[in-house]
Amino acid sequence: MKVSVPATSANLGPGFDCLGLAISMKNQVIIRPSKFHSVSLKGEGSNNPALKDNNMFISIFNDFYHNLSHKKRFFRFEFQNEIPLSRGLGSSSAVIVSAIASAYAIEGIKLEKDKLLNLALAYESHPDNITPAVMGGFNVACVQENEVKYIRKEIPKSLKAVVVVPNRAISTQLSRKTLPFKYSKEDTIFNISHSSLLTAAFMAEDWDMLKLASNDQVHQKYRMKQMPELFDVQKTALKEGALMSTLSGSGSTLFSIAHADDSKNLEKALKFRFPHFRVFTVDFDNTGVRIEI
Ligand SMILES: Nc1ncnc2c1ncn2[C@@H]1O[C@H](COP(=O)(O)OP(=O)(O)OP(=O)(O)O)[C@@H](O)[C@H]1O
Ligand SMILES: N[C@@H](CCO)C(=O)O
Repeated sequence: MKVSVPATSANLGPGFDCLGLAISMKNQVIIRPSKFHSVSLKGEGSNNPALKDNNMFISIFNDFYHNLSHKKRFFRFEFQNEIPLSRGLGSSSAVIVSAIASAYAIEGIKLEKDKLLNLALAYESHPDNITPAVMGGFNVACVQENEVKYIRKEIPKSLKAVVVVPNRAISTQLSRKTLPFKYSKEDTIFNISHSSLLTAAFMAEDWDMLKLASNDQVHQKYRMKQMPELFDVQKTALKEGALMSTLSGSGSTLFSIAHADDSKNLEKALKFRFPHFRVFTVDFDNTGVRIEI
């Protein structure tokens, strides 16, 4: 059985904890029955031995598997990870979603995507990464009485994501602690209006509106201070043809959207200016979690 989940970029500037989209980089796990428990890990995180012993996937999978099944079985887990850890590309959401989906799939129990999303919410209280991880595409989401309410939109092939991944990790938990406890009325109004405009721009496919609408006053400037070079990355991306450029989730990745025709030039300019960071262009993902029995 094989499960894959795409990377996600959350917030998209002003949409703190509510806007997110999926991009075509994925974590994949193959699970087979085995005589004993074993784990193999390729790609991102494979140089981290702790991930083999104390793997968040295995612990969530076991929670669900033991509830769903009364048989004692062992499995071999083969992970192939493309999503860098703690870089703001939804690595934790991908793990949560794939672990829950896998436990149901291995037991042959059908799990609707909406139910999967709400089960994932118990492990990540903000819905902006888990919703696109499950559904694919662009999503606006909020939580009402422990349930995710969302609206989704496909992202056209004519757009690409250009991603700059720094060599330093930022943990979401720690990064959230750098944010102010209170915001002024002006900053609050600024973010509500820009986030609403950004959502409308995605829905109407008004790509020229993204640059203005993706401005934010509540989190990026505080977080990017931890890695001031990110301000230069953002400025360069916008100068070199990005339609928008925002801190991805809690960072450290800078995420840009460009017209497909402009994306290679943008990638080239960013690679030239920031040779010590990983820079690449990827498609958007409109599918979300995939399960193959
Ligand atoms: N492939 C993986 N296998 C096991 N655990 C993982 C894996 N990827 C991420 N994790 C767990 O998730 C943590 C990273 O979560 P964190 O929320 O800080 O970053 P992120 O999800 O990559 O970023 P963001 O939420 O801003 O998009 C890691 O420290 C690790 O505990
Ligand atoms: N909305 C979340 C995304 C990262 O998980 C944050 O900005 O902290």
